[in-house]
Amino acid sequence: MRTYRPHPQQSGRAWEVADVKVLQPLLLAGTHAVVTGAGSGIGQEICVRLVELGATVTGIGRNESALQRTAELVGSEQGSFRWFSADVRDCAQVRSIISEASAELGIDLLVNNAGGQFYAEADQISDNGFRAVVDLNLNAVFTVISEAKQFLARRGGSIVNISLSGVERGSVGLAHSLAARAGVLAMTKTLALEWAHLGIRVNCLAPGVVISDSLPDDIASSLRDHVVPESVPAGRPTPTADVAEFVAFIASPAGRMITGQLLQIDGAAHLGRGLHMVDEWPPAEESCDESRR
Ligand SMILES: CCC/C=C/C(=O)SCCNC(=O)CCNC(=O)[C@H](O)C(C)(C)COP(=O)([O-])OP(=O)([O-])OC[C@H]1O[C@@H](n2cnc3c(N)ncnc32)[C@H](O)[C@@H]1OP(=O)([O-])[O-]
Ligand SMILES: NC(=O)C1=CN([C@@H]2O[C@H](COP(=O)(O)OP(=O)(O)OC[C@H]3O[C@@H](n4cnc5c(N)ncnc54)[C@H](OP(=O)(O)O)[C@@H]3O)[C@@H](O)[C@H]2O)C=CC1
Repeated sequence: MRTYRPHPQQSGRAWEVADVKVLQPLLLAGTHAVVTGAGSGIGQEICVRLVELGATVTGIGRNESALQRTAELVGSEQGSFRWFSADVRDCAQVRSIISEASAELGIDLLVNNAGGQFYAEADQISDNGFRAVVDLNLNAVFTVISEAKQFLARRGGSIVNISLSGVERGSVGLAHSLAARAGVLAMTKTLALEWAHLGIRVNCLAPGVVISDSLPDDIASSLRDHVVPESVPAGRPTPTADVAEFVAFIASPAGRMITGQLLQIDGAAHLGRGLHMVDEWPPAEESCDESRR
């Protein structure tokens, strides 16, 4: 197994503290963004950065205290943050929140970030387990987008769907999640075509491995110790700040011709062996032998 290490010049303090905040102050002043999964990890960082750039941000998630924490983290000098607690799989509730939050403001940026999955080989995933993950990562994204369309159309807004590196290829332990995200990618390209004349742009942003504070310790260790060195050619995880800055760039006037794209922020992980999330693969008792060929 090849192990990837970061280039020495990129693994020291200079890289760690590099400021990726390259966009102009108040770039997004006067805009309204809706972000799902706003209470932790990537979604929280996106909210903090959008507010810093002057946006009014509406965050949605299930955990009220997590959303309150995001509210405490955002600065108060530029834009503003308010939140609604909801399960994005509850179609009626999420539609009503989006309408209420956007009736006056419209929507300039919608970030479908709420998502996730458990890790299991396909034959360990029950019908209900498959449906639960597809409901969260695909069906809920459709509901949110379809409700938001009328508000995005007012000024020609942008949709960013947070996806997963390798969505076009496959990774062991992620059959349910990658099936859902491949669906989101197809929906992204289709809506980019259908809504281009309304000025609505639709893109997928696919991080590789992101080790945020919200991940359980065992998953964070497995990502840091195995998945990154074995599967990410750049040899390091994707910082949440990089994802947040790219979301803001796509939403900005400089992103006005970017639509229907899958942009992978992953240190070339999508060109590597796959972000395999099952430790032992193939299982010893099923390893390839000549009789199976
Ligand atoms: C490199 C990759 C990097 C990616 C990182 C990230 O995405 S970070 C983001 C990380 N953040 C997140 O992932 C957060 C969001 N994730 C979630 O909320 C959950 O993972 C969810 C999507 C399953 C939804 O949950 P829910 O409340 O709807 O689920 P529920 O409890 O009601 O169960 C439904 C079905 O799933 C079954 N099942 C569950 N676990 C396992 C398992 N390990 N094995 C097998 N099956 C499992 C369970 O048995 C049941 O089926 P059954 O028994 O009825 O046939
Ligand atoms: N971490 C990584 O390595 C990578 C992550 N991603 C994707 O990026 C996105 C953000 O992940 P990350 O920040 O790392 O992980 P988190 O677990 O911190 O973020 C997931 C967010 O989604 C919210 N969420 C989950 N289920 C629901 C639901 N049913 N209704 C409403 N909100 C929900 C959670 O909030 P709450 O529980 O309060 O509802 C949480 O804030 C996810 O789609 C993830 O799959 C993609 C590539 C890599």
